[in-house]
Amino acid sequence: MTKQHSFPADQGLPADALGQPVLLGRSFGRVTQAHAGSLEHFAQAGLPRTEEDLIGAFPFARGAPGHLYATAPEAMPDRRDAPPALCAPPVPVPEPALYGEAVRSLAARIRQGGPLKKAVLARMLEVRTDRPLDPLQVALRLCEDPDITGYCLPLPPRGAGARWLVGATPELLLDKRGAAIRSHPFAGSAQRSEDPAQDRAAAGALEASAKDRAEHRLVVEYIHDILAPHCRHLSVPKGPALHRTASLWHLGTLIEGELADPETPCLALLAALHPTPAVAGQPLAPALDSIGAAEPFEREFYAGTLGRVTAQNDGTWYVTLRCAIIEGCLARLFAGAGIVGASDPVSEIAETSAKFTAMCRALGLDTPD
Ligand SMILES: C=C(O[C@@H]1C=C(C(=O)O)C=C[C@H]1O)C(=O)O
Repeated sequence: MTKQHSFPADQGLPADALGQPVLLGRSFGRVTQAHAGSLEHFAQAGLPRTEEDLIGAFPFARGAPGHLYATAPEAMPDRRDAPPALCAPPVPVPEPALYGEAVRSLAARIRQGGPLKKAVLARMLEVRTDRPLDPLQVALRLCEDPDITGYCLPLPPRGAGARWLVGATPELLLDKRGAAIRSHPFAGSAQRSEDPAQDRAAAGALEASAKDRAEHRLVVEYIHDILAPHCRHLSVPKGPALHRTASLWHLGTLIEGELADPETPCLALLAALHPTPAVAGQPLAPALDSIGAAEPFEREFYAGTLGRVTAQNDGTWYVTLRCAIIEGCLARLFAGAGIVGASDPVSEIAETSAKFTAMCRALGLDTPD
């Protein structure tokens, strides 16, 4: 399936990005300048000249254009509105049964042997409301979970109206401060429960799951192998640890290192890392082919990377997860799951439903599906 890029690489963002709100973690501001280009472009050509930090987002597709924004800081708005009502039941794309079929055939193909070890298959949920959604309000509701980084950024429009990337990511792709670097990949997930005993049992089962640990290990090895040639030291703990968000348990591994050259640009490391097998697969080329063949939509900024880069090309970048692209009365939610030979379609449908939970709650929906 060929995917169209959302706007040409040489096209600046429309003037209407200027003045728009940008939220990343605890910092809030308004766009004063907007720059468009791919991650590779900014990694090779360098950053736009600026004294300020730039906040940006790049799509899942390597080479597709994303953007960097300079912002003027402002106090975070403290207004909280109730979300608008739904005007129709959410529409899953594809239907969960079809997604399950794609999981079943991919897992069977991986079991047959061959180069592909893992591919992350995503699905989408279209939510329509009776009045326009306020993306910032959705992001502020997501930020109530202390274990995520919330975000809200303007996107280039596709039609008449403004578009927004809104979400709550738990996953650090790269933090660089001088020579010190960190990456904290997550892979392996379980839904949390309100019942404390069931919640502990879900965490314990995830921690003990050979399938999830193997899936996780592929991501850690990939990141290690990409970062190691740049590093004087790189430390990887022996096994993953449990991490929680309000709705999910994850396996995570904190990878820490010291760069041989502290001047290595953060965006160059990021361009080398993205996309990791946490969102694409292993090896990358056949994983991307499987994703392109199985997913009946364009990921755009979902499973891309977003974050902040300083004028010295240090920065903190996350994996663009648990997100929605909001346009007027429509929110398109994205969630994926890593598929390996041992994956079970019913569990992967449940895992992707669980990954919709945070955004569904922020949109005022009770249940993900
Ligand atoms: C692909 C997503 O999440 C990624 C996949 C995970 C998994 O397979 O367990 C866990 C965290 C993320 O790295 C998503 O949330 O959409």
